[in-house]
Amino acid sequence: MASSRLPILIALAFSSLPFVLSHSNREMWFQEFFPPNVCPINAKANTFYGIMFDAGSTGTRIHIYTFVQKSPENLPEVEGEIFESVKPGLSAYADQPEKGAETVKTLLDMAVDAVPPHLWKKTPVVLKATAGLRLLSEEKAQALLSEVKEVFEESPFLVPEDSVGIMDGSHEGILAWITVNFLTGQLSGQNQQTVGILDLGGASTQITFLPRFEETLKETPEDFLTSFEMFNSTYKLYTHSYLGFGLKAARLATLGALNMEVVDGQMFRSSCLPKQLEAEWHFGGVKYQYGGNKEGETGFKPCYLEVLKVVKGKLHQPEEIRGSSFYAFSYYYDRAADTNLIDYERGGVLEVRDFERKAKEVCDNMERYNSASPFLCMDLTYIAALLKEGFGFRDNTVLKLTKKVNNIETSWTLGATFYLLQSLGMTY
Ligand SMILES: O=c1[nH]cnc2c1ncn2[C@@H]1O[C@H](COP(=O)(O)OP(=O)(O)O)[C@@H](O)[C@H]1O
Ligand SMILES: [Ca+2]
Repeated sequence: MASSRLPILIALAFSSLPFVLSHSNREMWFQEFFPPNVCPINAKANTFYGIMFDAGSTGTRIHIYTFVQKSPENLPEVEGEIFESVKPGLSAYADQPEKGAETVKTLLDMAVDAVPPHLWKKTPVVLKATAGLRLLSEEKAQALLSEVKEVFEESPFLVPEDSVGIMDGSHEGILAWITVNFLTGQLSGQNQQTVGILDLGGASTQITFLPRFEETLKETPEDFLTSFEMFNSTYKLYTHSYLGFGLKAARLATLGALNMEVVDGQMFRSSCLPKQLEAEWHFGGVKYQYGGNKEGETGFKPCYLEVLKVVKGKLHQPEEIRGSSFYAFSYYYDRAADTNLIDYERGGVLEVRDFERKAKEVCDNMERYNSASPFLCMDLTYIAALLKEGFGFRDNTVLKLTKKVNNIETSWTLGATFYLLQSLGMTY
């Protein structure tokens, strides 16, 4: 279990609901007069919990947050987080919704153990699905969600209205931006230097930042901008979620298999895969057969050209980001860690060109990497192309790769939990 104490007093408002957050390290004046075990601050009466499920395209995760309300005037602190995940994601159970909901039940049982029984009724539980369910038919997605809702209703927790649903792509980016900038202390004080974020999921990818130049606001399509208020200031965020541009969806797009009616026995080939490879892959409940270019070319150059077709001219390129640095997580982190570009536990700082250098190394020596995933060359090449040709980053744009800040996962789920608690009137 991860634990950290993060004083919060943040104010933000979006989606028409006002919401406030901020940081402060002030101790309560009376702490000095009481021994720790009788200090009113330590009374457990002011502890409460929030349960947020992230139903991602490749896995389902539970985040159980512990908050402490030190005084009625202050907003709660994040005291800790319990995190667990299962694979595959809900969308893999498109034809067996009950079985999908069972995976949620297994995770929810952890919360039954983690939350003290007298607080069960006051602890909200919510599940937000992302791109995996967005790609399913409405009927299949709804069947899964209604089975999950039943699991929630049979649990001892507080089940708010709209507790189970598909999250809007723009919220995914905004909520992750809130999490990262809150955890790094950028949402308080005078010299706020907020950081932009890049999230690369299985089926979609998000980019979110606070534009500094008037020019950026003018050049950006209106649906890429969302306003919210914080500390009496209004922030206008640039955010967009590209459906079908997550790492796994991009594999299918590169193979020419995305959104195809797959015929049994059909083989999808790519120069990004080991020459002799022939295998099967299940994604979103569909079976794909794929393999290397047995007779044709293999390696970085032809692979980059294949991947380029997937990204070139498909994404909006805000000029301003070329010179900024970004926090990057999810598959950016995983593939960088898999190839020793960063330390798996501590993360690290990279430049965009490092992904391209590593892609060349892996693609031009596939036999040396054959114990790793057969998609390693394709994945790294896609990441390099997405950053350079998709978003338009420079070779020397700096990326901070991180999994956790102050022991809390850098996921949209913390931002979403703040939002939930505020809407339930559990925070100020
Ligand atoms: O809370 C988290 N902690 C660590 N990694 C996470 C968390 N949530 C998502 N990920 C990462 O997200 C990636 C998978 O994306 P996901 O399954 O969420 O697809 P989607 O966002 O397209 O629906 C993986 O790299 C996985 O490690
Ligand atoms: Ca995700």
